[in-house]
Amino acid sequence: MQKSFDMKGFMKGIQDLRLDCPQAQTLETPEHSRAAKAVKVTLPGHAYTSKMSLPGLDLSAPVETFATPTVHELKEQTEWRFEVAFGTKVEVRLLSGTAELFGTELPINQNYTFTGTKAAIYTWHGCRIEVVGDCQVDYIAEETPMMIYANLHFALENLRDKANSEGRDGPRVLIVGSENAGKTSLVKILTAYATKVGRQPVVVNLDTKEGMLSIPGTLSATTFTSVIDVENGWGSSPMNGPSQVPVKLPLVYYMGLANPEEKTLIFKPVVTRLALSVMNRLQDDSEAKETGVIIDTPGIISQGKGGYEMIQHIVSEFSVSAMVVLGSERLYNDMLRRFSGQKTGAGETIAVVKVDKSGGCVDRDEAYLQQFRQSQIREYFFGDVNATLSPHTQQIDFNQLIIYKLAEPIDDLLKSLMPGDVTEDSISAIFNKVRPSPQMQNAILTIVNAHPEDTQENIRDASVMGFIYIADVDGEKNKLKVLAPVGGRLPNKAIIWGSWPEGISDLM
Ligand SMILES: Nc1ncnc2c1ncn2[C@@H]1O[C@H](COP(=O)(O)OP(=O)(O)OP(=O)(O)O)[C@@H](O)[C@H]1O
Repeated sequence: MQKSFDMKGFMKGIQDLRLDCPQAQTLETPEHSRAAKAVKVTLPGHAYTSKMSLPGLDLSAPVETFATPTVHELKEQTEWRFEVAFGTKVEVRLLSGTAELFGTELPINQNYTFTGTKAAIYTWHGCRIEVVGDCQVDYIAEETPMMIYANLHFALENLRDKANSEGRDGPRVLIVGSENAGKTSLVKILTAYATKVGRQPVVVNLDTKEGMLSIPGTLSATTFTSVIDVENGWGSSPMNGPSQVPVKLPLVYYMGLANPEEKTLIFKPVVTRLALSVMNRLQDDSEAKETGVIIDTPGIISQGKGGYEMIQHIVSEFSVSAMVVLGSERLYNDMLRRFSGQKTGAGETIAVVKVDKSGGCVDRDEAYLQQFRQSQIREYFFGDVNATLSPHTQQIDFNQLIIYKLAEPIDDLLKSLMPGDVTEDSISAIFNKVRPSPQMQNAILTIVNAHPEDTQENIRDASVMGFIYIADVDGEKNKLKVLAPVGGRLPNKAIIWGSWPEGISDLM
């Protein structure tokens, strides 16, 4: 699919919009006011079964009828926003024109099936899309910040060219903003636009609420050389299969917490470890070095003091050279005060820019987010509609596994009693070695690339090999029933039990 992408057409398409964006700091004003008329047309097709009364007989019998696809006609620079519940499927097909989902181009006449999705299909030049199935919400939006995002992409391209000509690394871009501000969506758009013009960005996910090519609870990085999966987004594991999207191999570290502020003793060193690997990768891979890095962050760190320290840490570890603030004026000013004009290790001046939040961003409630996490975990073990995996269950003796449980954060009372020069990090343990117990039932455990008796620091800093699910704990026989993505003996490695993602009771 990527091979058939028409790069010239894409460049021309975007240039036709007369973008001129010499520097990241001088982004163009969007042409938001463009009016667009949405026309809804319905067509017959697609069989489904429903109940109908038969006249005269007063019987109800299932009769085959036809679902009516809806055709939306989108004017140029508008988007169709839609939400599909978990357990419901909606099929979408591009009939004519050009369209993209978070920057990834949709080919004409290909069916995409969405479930548990909140997203938008945007068109630069106008298009017709056919939709089959019931969305929870759907509408056509005339005002979008896509022009600003495209300008941001071109500003980054300028920085990449400049860095290239000066023999430096491409820009390391940090995206910050409050929760649901659209950070991940913007990272996807910038990644998709970069790969469309032949770049290979290294994408870093520091948001443990949502996994990138991994399950939630992890931090990961991968080089994107091809398109992002339209239906699954980042995806929860690097799967081989009959997919149009080539497999991507991420580097994954485990944090086991939803909120990095809960335990800086984990988050900061793991960020440092990941940053080191990413910066080494840039030195080994000239294409990635030219393109640079795009970093997604958790919304919680954009909310104030403790979080700003995390931002500071990320900026210094990844040698961030451009910061994009999504939406919030206050955060933008705070970031300007802290970072604007500061120099990176390589002597570049850090640029701080603010871009508009999309009106399409949806506040996701806890119930939705929990279903989303569970679907990522399910996909990790069982695959998706395109690739079904066959995970294996096995019985294991308690003493075959060495398990480290993430130590609980110190409570506020104890914190308040600590003398000034003693920090939480300096007195608390990272892990406690534990024996399997009934509380472990339904938990997701993480196998890391470290010897089971290695130091706590080495275990924390080790990359992730994979995850297992504890389906049952038999305290009488001292046995665990374990689900693993592949068969065979579990490796003799350290295993971590974190508090995130939470256990799932009905995985099997
Ligand atoms: N233009 C849009 N139209 C429809 N839905 C959108 C649009 N942009 C973003 N969304 C959806 O809104 C939700 C929030 O967006 P996103 O995940 O990008 O925000 P975030 O800032 O990364 O959130 P968090 O801080 O929780 O990680 C997501 O479900 C996303 O798919």
